Amino acid sequence: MTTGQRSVLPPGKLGLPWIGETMSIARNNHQFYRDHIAKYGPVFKTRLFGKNFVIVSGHEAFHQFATDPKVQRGGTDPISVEQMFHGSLALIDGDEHHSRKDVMLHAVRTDEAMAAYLERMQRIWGTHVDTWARSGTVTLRPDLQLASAELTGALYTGDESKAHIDELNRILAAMRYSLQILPLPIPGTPYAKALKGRKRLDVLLAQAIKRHQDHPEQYDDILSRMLEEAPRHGVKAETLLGDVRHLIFAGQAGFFVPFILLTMVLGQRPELRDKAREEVLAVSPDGQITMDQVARMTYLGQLSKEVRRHFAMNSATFFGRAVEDLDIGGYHVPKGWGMIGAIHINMRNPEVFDDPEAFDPERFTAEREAALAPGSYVPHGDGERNHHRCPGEDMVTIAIKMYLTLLLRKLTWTIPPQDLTLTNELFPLPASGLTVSFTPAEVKASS
Ligand code: HEM
Repeated sequence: MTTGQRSVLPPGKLGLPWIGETMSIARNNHQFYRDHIAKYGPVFKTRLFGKNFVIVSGHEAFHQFATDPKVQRGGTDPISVEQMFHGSLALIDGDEHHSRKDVMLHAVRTDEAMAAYLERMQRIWGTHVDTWARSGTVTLRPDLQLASAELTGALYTGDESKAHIDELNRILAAMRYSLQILPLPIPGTPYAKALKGRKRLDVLLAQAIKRHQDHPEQYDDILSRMLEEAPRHGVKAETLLGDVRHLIFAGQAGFFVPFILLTMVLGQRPELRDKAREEVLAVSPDGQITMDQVARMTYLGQLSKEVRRHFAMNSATFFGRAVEDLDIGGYHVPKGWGMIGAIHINMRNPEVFDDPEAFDPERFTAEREAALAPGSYVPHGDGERNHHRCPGEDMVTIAIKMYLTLLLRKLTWTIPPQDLTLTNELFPLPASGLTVSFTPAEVKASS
């Protein structure tokens, strides 16, 4: 394109008035992005939920989408996202977003904060691993979902009673499901139940905030850190509820999904598991896992990165919109159109990742990772930390390393025959729920 010459709209079809291609994305969210990019190329147009959108992939265009001030959040998300993430900073932009994001990052990203949570993370996941050692054969999904709900009690609400954890677990599952169905709030439907659950979660969180405010000396967790940090950024405590709900929601699937997928892959690929175990036994053979040990587990870090690249977790970013006319990937986006970054498919680009369908942690050796262009590896989005990039990125890496350490110190495992087809869910997982046969690991005595 020469300077001053206006580029054209991207290829693609807008479909019927209002409905456009909404049914297609609702039927299979991940397939929608895959099929459209195969047909139209990395940047295409569509119409969803009554709005025109440009969908962006390809590392340069993705990076521009995430960093260009002409792309802002808010006003284009589907109703289900607006209702489940009501009051979350993911749906706003500008100074208020950045201040609230700074408050969040203080509680989930600093080393000091993370170090304070390690013992609780280890206690919860370690207890589950010990149970598996006794049971032998276990279906992991329900167990790991519960473990993530337990972590919510331990790191946010300060209530670890069984009744509270079970309630959190039910509400979070209903909310997750609501994002993959049509949002019909007819009484009795799964969507209506999810909305009711979200409102109940808000009551539980308001109570937790009050408890933390009344007795700050009793808590050292994510919520207490956010409440303490908020006034330094001019953020009012009452605006934290939507952000805390978002953290809790993301923090449940954000842990159990990569844990299940990695347990499956390491069960299928003993050579990767042996290499991981070697590192665990060299760096952290027993006792409390520390931040220093976590930093030294480089191979586990590679596994944690590849699981987020290889498997479809988030198909897309939250939805944005062009606040001015802009050009991206050689195409024009008119002011007011919606814009979406296509996350998963962007990381299956053969021009960036050799043999992208293969699970290969060697892609993330320090040298090879450093050679990746901005916008290439984007499981958590892209851009500045206090913009819309996921604040949980480092916490997920730490969590995966801890989970694998606890598992590999004690156990080895096989995956018996079962249906491992990945489900058509928001975050696809093996249809069987992943049944695993555990046996004690034979740890070679060091000479
Ligand atoms: C495998 C795990 C996870 C993945 C793949 C993931 C991915 C993402 C992605 C793609 C976004 C959207 C970025 C955008 O819209 O541009 C996001 C946003 C977000 N994530 Fe995560 N996430 C994970 C775990 C977590 C965890 C554990 C937490 C909480 C501790 C978390 C909290 C959030 C929040 C609060 C946002 C909204 C950020 C904003 O808009 O400023 N995520 N995440």
